[in-house]
Amino acid sequence: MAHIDAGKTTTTERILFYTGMTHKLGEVHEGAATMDWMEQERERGITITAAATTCFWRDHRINIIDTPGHVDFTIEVERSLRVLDGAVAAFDSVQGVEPQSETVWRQADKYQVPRIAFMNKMDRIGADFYASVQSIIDRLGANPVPIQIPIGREAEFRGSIDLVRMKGFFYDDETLGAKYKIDEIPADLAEKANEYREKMLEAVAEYDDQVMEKYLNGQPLAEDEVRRAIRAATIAMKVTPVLCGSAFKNKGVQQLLDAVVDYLPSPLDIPAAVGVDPNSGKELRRDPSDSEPFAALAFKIMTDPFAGQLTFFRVYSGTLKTGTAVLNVTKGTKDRIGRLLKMHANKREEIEIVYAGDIAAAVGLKSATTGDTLADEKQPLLLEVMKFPEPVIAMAIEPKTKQDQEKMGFALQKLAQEDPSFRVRTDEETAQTIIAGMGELHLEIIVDRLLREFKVEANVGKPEVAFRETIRRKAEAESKYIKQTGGRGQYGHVVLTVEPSEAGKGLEFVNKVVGGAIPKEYIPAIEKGVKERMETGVVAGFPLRDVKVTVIDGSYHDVDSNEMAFKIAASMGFADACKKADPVLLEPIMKVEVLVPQDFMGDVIGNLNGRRGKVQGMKVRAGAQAIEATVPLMEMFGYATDLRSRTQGRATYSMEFDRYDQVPRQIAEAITAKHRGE
Ligand SMILES: Nc1nc2c(ncn2[C@@H]2O[C@H](COP(=O)(O)OP(=O)(O)OP(=O)(O)O)[C@@H](O)[C@H]2O)c(=O)[nH]1
Repeated sequence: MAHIDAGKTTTTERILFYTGMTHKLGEVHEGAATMDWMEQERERGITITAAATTCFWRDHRINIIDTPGHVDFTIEVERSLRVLDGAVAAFDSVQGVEPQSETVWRQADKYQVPRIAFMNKMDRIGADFYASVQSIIDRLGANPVPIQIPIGREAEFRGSIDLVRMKGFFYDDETLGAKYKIDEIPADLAEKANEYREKMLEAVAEYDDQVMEKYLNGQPLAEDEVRRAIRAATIAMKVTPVLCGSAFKNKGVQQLLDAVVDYLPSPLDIPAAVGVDPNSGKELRRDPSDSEPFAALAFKIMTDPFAGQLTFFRVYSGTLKTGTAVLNVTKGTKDRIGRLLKMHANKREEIEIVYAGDIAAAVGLKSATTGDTLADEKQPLLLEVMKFPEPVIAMAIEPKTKQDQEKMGFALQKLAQEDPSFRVRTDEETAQTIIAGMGELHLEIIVDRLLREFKVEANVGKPEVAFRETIRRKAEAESKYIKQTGGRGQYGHVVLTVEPSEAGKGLEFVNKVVGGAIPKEYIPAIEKGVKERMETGVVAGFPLRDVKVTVIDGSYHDVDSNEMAFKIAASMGFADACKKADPVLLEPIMKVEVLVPQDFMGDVIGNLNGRRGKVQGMKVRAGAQAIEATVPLMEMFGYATDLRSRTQGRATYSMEFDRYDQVPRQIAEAITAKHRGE
């Protein structure tokens, strides 16, 4: 995991090469990386989907997921961290910690994933191992502990000193780094190596009693003892061991693999998986053992041209054989496992059975979507659900021809099934199909895949910000839907209040009706009416979010009441109440970081201010100014071109979603008018 371009894919390519899984080095910038298999990835030299693969090192199986760095594909990082037991955080050692490294670091914290840091690109001009380690302390608040220090830097970078063995590793350029020499520590680095070994021991000794005792008594420590202490400290997430290298120049990757085996947890080292019994709601635990009942999490759905739909899953406990049935606990459906596949870099292997700790793909699980729990039908358990980010950008899409029209609906559904951060809906007023996602690049790739994989030609509108609506005070409304025109009529009567709820809550629905004023069986229909009405808002047709709805009273009619009548009454009452509750328009605000040479700083800040941006701070990084600001997403369209022309192409920027905030009145009025077609 890492910021864009830190070298995740290059490092993964080297890993596959040194572990014998591939026989040729594929370079990202030549569009030849094995892990970047999609056409779009190869053309752009970026990772878009997280590819899962398996390799072996020192008799250990390592499942690798190479994640994208671009924020538009953050869902891939999220789902990978949800199912992996350890992470390698890669950094560009010229830049140190970059904005997206912070984001993925926080994601790893959230899922409690132990990690090691790999200071990559030590060969680049300006590479600074020690400053980059310091940036982990300053910007991530973590506890990095170098277990290697570099030998040379930039063009002189030759390898590293292993502080556990106290030996130098010198990589051979002729064999693409496949061979390396282990030798004495160069004299000029002896003092530094001693200093850093001492720091390392001091940081990890306390995590192993024996090591602690020996360390305090000044007794010599065996290599294995030191490794044991580093492993314990890493798995407890108290320290992050730091290594260095240059994936591109073929240095340091084998030692990184050693560190993965030595210090990152095996499935047996992680705590039992926690879930709930879907029937009783009681908490259940499953140890990572083959003898426990089967429990797994589906984390990725992929449409494969050969096998059809693949469901990637991580097994937490038990085993699963082909031909047996499995319960999709989330959906409440049963599926038979047709085939099981183990994914390798460029081939797939049919397997008969999967064990606790495995990651594999199943063919033929029709109903599964990302985040579903798969379990033994007799002893089901529901694992914690994953949270998916809400899209911030939307655009209209229409098929070019009648033929395309039929295929488009199907294709968009397929793509949405693969990618939970991508949504499709139909605009009620214009009957247009609207696609929504995490950013311009995200939607651009979707449209491109539509054309290439599904052969659907489509015209797309201009990308627009996905606005939202919310309310700012409490209000009450009473609503009756009554029709009595002979025969069976309609009768629904609801009194409800709406009030703001915590951001991110979506809808909080409470039923406080007493004395059977509304029979219980109609309450779900009321909730449904509210939910559906939320999607079209009350200001300008955008989805309403973060409201608490309390049903307080109502009445019913013995003959005429039905679910439909209550649903309609609730929908109208909810809209009325919201209109009285000071409804406002919300817009996504982005956190933006611009890296710019000093000379252009004034102009860049002025331009950000003109875009309703607020500068939050400035830092010096890698010899340039890093300007941190928050800017409304709607003001960021066209920023890349603008920035390039203002700075002669010498500035770069990255941005990610920060929060939703109220749109200033005047702008809100303009947006509302436009969306009402005025
Ligand atoms: N000089 C130098 N360049 C490197 C090194 N590692 C990777 N690169 C280059 O940096 C660029 C980005 O590398 P990738 O491996 O695609 O980076 P990534 O982190 O996978 O990128 P995304 O998936 O797009 O986030 C490529 O042009 C690589 O050749 C390195 O150690 N030294």
